[in-house]
Amino acid sequence: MPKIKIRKMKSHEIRPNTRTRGLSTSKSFFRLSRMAYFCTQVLSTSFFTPKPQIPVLLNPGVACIKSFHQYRFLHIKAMQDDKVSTPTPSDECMVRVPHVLTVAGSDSGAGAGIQADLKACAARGVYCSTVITAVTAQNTVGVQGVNIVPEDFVAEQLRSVLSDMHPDVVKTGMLPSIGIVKTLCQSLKEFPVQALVVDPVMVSTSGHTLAGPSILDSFREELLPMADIVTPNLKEASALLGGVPLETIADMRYAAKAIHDIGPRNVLVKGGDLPASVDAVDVFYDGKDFYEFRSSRIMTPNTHGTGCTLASSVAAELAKGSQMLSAVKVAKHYIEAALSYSKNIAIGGGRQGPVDHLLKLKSNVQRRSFDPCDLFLYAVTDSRMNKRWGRSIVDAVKAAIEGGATIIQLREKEVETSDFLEAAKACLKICRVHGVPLLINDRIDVALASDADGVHIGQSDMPAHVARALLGPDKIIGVSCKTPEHALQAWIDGADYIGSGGVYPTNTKENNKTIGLDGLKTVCLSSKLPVVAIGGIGISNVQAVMGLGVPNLKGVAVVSALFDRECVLTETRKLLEVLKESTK
Ligand SMILES: Cc1ncc(COP(=O)(O)OP(=O)(O)O)c(N)n1
Ligand SMILES: Cc1ncsc1CCOP(=O)(O)O
Ligand SMILES: [Mg+2]
Repeated sequence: MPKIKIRKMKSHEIRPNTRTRGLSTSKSFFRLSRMAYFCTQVLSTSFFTPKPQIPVLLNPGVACIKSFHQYRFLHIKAMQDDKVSTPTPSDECMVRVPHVLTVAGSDSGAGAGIQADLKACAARGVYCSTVITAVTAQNTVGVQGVNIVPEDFVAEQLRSVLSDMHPDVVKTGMLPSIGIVKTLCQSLKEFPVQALVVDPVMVSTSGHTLAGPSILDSFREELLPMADIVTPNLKEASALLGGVPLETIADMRYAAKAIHDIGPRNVLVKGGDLPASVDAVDVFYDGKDFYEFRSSRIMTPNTHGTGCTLASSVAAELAKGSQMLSAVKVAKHYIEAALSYSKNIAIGGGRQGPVDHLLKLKSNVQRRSFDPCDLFLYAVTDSRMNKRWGRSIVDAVKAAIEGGATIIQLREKEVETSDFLEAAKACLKICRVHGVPLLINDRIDVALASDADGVHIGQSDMPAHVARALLGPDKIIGVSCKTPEHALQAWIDGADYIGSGGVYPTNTKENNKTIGLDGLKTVCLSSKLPVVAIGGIGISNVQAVMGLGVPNLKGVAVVSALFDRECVLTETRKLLEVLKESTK
């Protein structure tokens, strides 16, 4: 079988129609690049900054790489060689995958513990290695037995993984003895990692003690001060604080702050067991601000493993390079989706079944997650304008990307659904090749059918929380906001960014109230989400907009200044230059 070798290529090295070494036509290039893209979808690899390299196992003879963060293009070299050579660290076909090490107990029922961590990391597209601290015999009825792994053998497992495989993030679960806690802390000092996620497992959901009160002191004195985040449920938070009752959201805030004082950099107190609450509310505290994560309670008996799964997904997002708050947010979306998919599965005869980590959870996790910098030069198409200038949507999108647009939105108000879908699919191919996200305006159905990267919705479109439920945790959702109240709601609803405007009067959108620079500034200052400005923006005023200098304002969204012009490529390039100048 021929071996296909792919190397990272810098954007200046290639244009879409360029012939590539080893391939005779640009058609072959695209065929192979699509194949390579498919391979990269199969592999769970990171879009983030390449780190030290480890081997990736592939179908025989096929090696792929994906790193759209720094290198936007794939360059494929077909090699007429049917021997499969063992990849070495210097081999250019290697790619570093984000890696979580879980230090936890095995759950024979596989809903929680090591097994949950493995599945959650796999579902989130991250490699997971394991250090087993205890072997439990458990099922949906309860815990029938616990066998603690000797401390020195936990130490040996830790050394094996940490000294060789260099995980990005360590996540802890069941730590059943003081000696194991101490061993872990010692190992982390010897082999530091980027982040430590501590799920202070103490009692199983069936009520069995997994780490006794004697462990609490070593948690407080040694482990928590090293943690980047600790994720107790109400019982665990109460135990960490000497048994204080926690019954309200105000109590959870108090607990989050008090646990933060022990030393972890962030605290997520999970309120799933809060007696008085209809919604599931978790409280996050980063030492400065409190955030409440609220979601409607999913009525299912299949909740065994939610704690482990949430902590592992936070770890997975951190390993991919996310900031803490967005890691928690994405992990919450994931666990909600997993719980909702778990609703009706029947496994075991006990009262509590396992969370369904993977089954039916159809999400495109390999794609790079949303980066607010994507909003820098946001090109929004308009079919009337493109028609007027005699070009197709696809040609318009190609030109905008070539000119430097960092994200594309198809805003096609007058196109038939079937034509819209075809255009979306065609644009998506181009966007994927260039690592540029593609969003669909208004039409969640078209976004779903085309597998676009997300949607942009307005105040009179489908509510963002409904869009989030339909699209799942990985798609990008943008919401139009004219006021701080809109912006707050968008954040609560699970949006990723907001579009704010019209900043200046525009002919593109009828009856659209103009908010001016002052209105934009007010929204930006209040928003917890990144903001893109829209409405009447072009070369003449982009400096005034970006000159507001508010940190949340990440870029400008533009329709007519790019598409109501003869040459989209030239206009995009010109606007990009001015935009860059204005943010220097
Ligand atoms: C980036 C961005 N911001 C705002 C809008 C406007 O969306 P909406 O308010 O839904 O109005 P329509 O675009 O649907 O007319 C947008 N499209 N993009
Ligand atoms: C879609 C939209 N939402 C608020 S203003 C606007 C139109 C922006 O178009 P233009 O960039 O041509 O002013
Ligand atoms: Mg709309």
